[in-house]
Amino acid sequence: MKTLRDIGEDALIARLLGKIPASDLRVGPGDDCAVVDDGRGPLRLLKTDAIVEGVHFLREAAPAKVGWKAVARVISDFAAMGGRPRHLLVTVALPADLEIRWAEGLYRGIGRCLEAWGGQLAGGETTAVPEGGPVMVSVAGEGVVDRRHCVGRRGGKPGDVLAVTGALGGSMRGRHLSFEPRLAEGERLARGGARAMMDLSDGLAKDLPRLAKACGCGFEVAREAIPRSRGVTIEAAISDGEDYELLAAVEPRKWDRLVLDWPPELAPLQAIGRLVESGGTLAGGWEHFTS
Ligand SMILES: Nc1ncnc2c1ncn2[C@@H]1O[C@H](COP(=O)(O)OP(=O)(O)OP(=O)(O)O)[C@@H](O)[C@H]1O
Ligand SMILES: Cc1ncc(C[n+]2csc(CCOP(=O)(O)O)c2C)c(N)n1
Ligand SMILES: [Mg+2]
Repeated sequence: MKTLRDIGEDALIARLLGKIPASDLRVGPGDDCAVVDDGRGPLRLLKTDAIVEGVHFLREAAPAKVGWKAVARVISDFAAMGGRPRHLLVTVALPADLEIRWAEGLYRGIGRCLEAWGGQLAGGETTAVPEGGPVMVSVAGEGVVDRRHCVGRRGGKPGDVLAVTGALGGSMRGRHLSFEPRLAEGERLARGGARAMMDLSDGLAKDLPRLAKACGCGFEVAREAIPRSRGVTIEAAISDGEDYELLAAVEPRKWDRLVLDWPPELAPLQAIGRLVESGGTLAGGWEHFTS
């Protein structure tokens, strides 16, 4: 009998969505956030994201860092649309033998992340997993984005400059628990010429082909131009995942001005290649069920 391991995460999601009537949302499944248009005012963004012990973190990790990560992942997806967070709902599924202090630490981290990046806790849900089972933290959020500057994954065109913020690779040395969502960078990119954007969670090797495919394009990458974390190989920078940096396709005539005006206090912006008509492969990256 075929299992999830045989098809992987993307094919599973496509099969599941095939069972559901298509939405008439401005942006439905397939982007970093869904986009709801109420007809006036800012657009509303919706996102949900879960982390699971043993998959995204270990119990030995500082619980406050786990809480930070759970919320920062959702905020990173708002950043990837050019938006910002507003309301969050947190669901925790915990085993009965978990130390109370661990759960409290988790919420300390959630609080710190909300304080740092904005957004309010609107509620949540607490449930159990069987004793010995993994901790799971799921965060659902609502955000907003200016309707003229909402950037999905689909708008890039051949010739667009592909650019990433920050440095890639080596996230397991600790950054996957303490990263800063690129909110200011996302807004700047959205206002400065990005036509397609996403956050990098599964590694450039998995995520860049997703962005290019959504745009109906191929891609070219200058591997040596990819900004790397200290001591990390090009292969690791492409493949490790959990960078939570932004990948954007920028309209070529807006690129020079964007770079010239890029505030020095933001994470650096680096061109790594271009969208092209077709083609392009990058090996590696993370895929649930097969990684
Ligand atoms: N079980 C599901 N049911 C409906 N839609 C789903 C499901 N899982 C994922 N999706 C949708 O598929 C798209 C890809 O999901 P995924 O979780 O990989 O988001 P992402 O933004 O690419 O990754 P990340 O959340 O790590 O940044 C999203 O638009 C998401 O809403
Ligand atoms: C214990 C442990 N093992 C492995 C990893 C690495 N890791 C887990 S999920 C993921 C991709 C993003 O996930 P998603 O697709 O759910 O956004 C990566 C790179 C980790 N952080 N902790
Ligand atoms: Mg994303």
